[in-house]
Amino acid sequence: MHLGLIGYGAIGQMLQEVLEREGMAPARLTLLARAGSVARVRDALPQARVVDTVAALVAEGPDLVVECAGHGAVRDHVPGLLGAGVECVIASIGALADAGLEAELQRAAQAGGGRLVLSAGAVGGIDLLAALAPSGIETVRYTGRKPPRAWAGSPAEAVLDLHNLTALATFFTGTAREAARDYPKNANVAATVALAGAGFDRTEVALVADPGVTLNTHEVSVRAGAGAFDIRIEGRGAPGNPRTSVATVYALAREVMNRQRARVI
Ligand SMILES: NC(=O)C1=CN([C@@H]2O[C@H](COP(=O)(O)OP(=O)(O)OC[C@H]3O[C@@H](n4cnc5c(N)ncnc54)[C@H](O)[C@@H]3O)[C@@H](O)[C@H]2O)C=CC1
Ligand SMILES: O=C([O-])CC(=O)C(=O)O
Repeated sequence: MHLGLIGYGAIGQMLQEVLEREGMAPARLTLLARAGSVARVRDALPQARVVDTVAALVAEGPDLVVECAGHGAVRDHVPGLLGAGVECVIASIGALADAGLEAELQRAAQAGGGRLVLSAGAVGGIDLLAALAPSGIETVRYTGRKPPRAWAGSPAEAVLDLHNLTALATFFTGTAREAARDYPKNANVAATVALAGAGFDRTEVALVADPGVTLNTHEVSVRAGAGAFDIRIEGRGAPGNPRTSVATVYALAREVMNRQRARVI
């Protein structure tokens, strides 16, 4: 397999390690880095080809591209890849809260034949929620709860003293669209839950900073025509980025490994 990778931060680095450990490292790896990061990534990954434009990545001819870089990378690179017929697995699902970008991705995929795969990322139950959606969704509620330091750099800082928080604080309630737009590094899961089920504007979201937890916790509560479920996931934060659950790395690794297997689950 020839894998293209956009982003070589906490997720990208661990993804590479997991694939190697599992004996499923791609035969070829091409990394799309920001112009200022090319030298750093070349040093860290001498076996990979490193490029800094989407055109150069397309020219390398990857079988699959995995994005783990952020909303801006989805906006800047993924339409071009889909338009060139390249299958893309993305982690930064919240980028689709921008209805214009969601439509652009759809158009590019249809025109070019590339398929856009939304990774389940840090959350679980996406398979069942997406399966139940055609039976009619009554309600979907998502609560994202993280230790205070995982909300650093987000708008939570404006309303909470994250360093001195002594009790849990629900600092955001609203729609998945608002959550994904305002918390681009923390609420991609809210977007994934929304797109699997009731949509961005009917998925209710609460975001919580909780000094009593050490793990990133995701709770999803679904009421649908064919059934209902409540699920709670506790994910360890990545060493290089506490707001990112390590489970996200494994969800992306699963996508890559499934494309190299005769039987997938
Ligand atoms: N779906 C999910 O459950 C989750 C999704 N995410 C998404 O994954 C993203 C990455 O997460 P981490 O690896 O923890 O972040 P990180 O900040 O550790 O790494 C991001 C890397 O991407 C690079 N990058 C940023 N913009 C780029 C661009 N336009 N082109 C190429 N490279 C670019 C940065 O230089 C950095 O090396 C998050 O910003 C978030 O959008 C993160 C956690 C969970
Ligand atoms: O990794 C997590 O726990 C979830 C996350 O950051 C996101 O949804 O963007």
